[in-house]
Amino acid sequence: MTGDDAAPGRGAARGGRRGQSRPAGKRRPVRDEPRNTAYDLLRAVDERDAYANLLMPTLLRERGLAGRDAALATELAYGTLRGLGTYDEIIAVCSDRPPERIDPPLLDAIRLGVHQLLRTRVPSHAAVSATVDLARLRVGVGASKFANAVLRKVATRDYDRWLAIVAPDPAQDLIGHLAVAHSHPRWITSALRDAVGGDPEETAALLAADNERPGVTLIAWPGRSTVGELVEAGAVPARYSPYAAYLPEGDPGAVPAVAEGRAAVQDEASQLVALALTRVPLEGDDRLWLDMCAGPGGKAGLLDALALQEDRHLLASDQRFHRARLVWRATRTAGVITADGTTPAWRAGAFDRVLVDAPCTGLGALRRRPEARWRRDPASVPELGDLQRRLLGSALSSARPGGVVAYVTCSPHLAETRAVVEDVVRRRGGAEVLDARAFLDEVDGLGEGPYAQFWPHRHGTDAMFLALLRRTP
Ligand SMILES: C[S@@+](CC[C@H](N)C(=O)[O-])C[C@H]1O[C@@H](n2cnc3c(N)ncnc32)[C@H](O)[C@@H]1O
Repeated sequence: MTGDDAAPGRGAARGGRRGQSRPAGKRRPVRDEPRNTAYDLLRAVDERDAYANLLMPTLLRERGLAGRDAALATELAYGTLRGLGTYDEIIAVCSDRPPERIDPPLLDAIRLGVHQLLRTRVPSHAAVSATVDLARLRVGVGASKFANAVLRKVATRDYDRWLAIVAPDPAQDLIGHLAVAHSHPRWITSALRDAVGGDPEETAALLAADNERPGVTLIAWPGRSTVGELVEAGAVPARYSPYAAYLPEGDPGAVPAVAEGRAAVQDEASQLVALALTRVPLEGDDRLWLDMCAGPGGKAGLLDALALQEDRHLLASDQRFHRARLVWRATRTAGVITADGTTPAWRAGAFDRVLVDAPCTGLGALRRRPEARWRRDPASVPELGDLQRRLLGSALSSARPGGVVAYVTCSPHLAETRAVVEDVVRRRGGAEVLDARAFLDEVDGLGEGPYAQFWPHRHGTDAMFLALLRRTP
């Protein structure tokens, strides 16, 4: 981040009366709009379960924040949300009460201060004074004194020194160490460690990648725009997908092809899993494709464009009406319906290719949703697992014998990936698992197969999982 020591300094000068300096400690608190906005986002996430990435653009627009101020507000809010697991451990050491006994509005102000102190280039005095002012204006005088006392203690060490104090010894408690050092809940750390195959260094690399801001990847929908056109608008061709380009800076909405609805923002792994489904050779007919959990329409957009080029037809379905409406907007020629995939509204065996992009924990996209890791409940894994099994079973029934099904999750959790596929194949039968990696030749490091697992730390994509199954008679 750029480091914004100017705003508090400027504000502090404005706060004093001309020609008079106030006695130390009697300074009038300064309202700093980027920090105030970051704070409002944290409160909305806590109080109203707001989604940070959806609310932030609205807050910035309402407050007229742009450029450096908008970047600062976003970085402070997202960085604080990602890091708060580690920050709370540090606050616990620096406070006379545990974080869970600190009033939540005050705790959020302190977390924002800790983030500035330990993870940005904001000078310590500016980080402390801006947070104390924020606490005073938004919470109260007593709260600001408490924040001041805690932050002065936090400021005595840098981030690495604090980690050496608060993170458990890895030799005694590896998961606890990684969880605190990379600010992830323990259960997610453990699940991700299992999913990468147990290697501590690779687990650490994955957790660190979750804390990075993801770049913007665009898709040029085939037949409607080209990667060359995106490159002309400032993007660079992507590593893997023939339809992708990375946008290093700027608003994707300002790219003409995106503004005209001929291209869109889409993670590269999302493009590749849909593409892999279309690459599996079929004997006999290849006319009808189904996207069974299509909303909001990212993968359906690509399948629809490919289907049109190859004279196929796509039916895209989602259980929720408003999600199906988004699919309708993302596609041109696909039929779009609202239907529960577990009780199909179509004839069994009707489709040559079926995509089931199942509802999941989203543990593969933690980089995109800064607060998501704290919201997910481990109890959701078995609940989702049941639905995932029913959807995959139904997808297999929807494919004709010899047809192919892609089972996709945006989670690498083994209980949502391998376990689901292996259970369904064992119990239901009538399916052969293909080596998905064979249809993604351009990508290395997808795992030992037969599945394909993308990773943020290896591929720079979301941790998307793909299984390809052929329906047997
Ligand atoms: C992971 S999202 C799909 C993302 C989408 N394929 C894309 O690329 O944009 C899962 C979707 O499944 C839908 N869903 C949940 N339960 C369903 C069910 N029983 N039948 C059909 N769709 C369902 C959700 O509404 C959600 O839109």
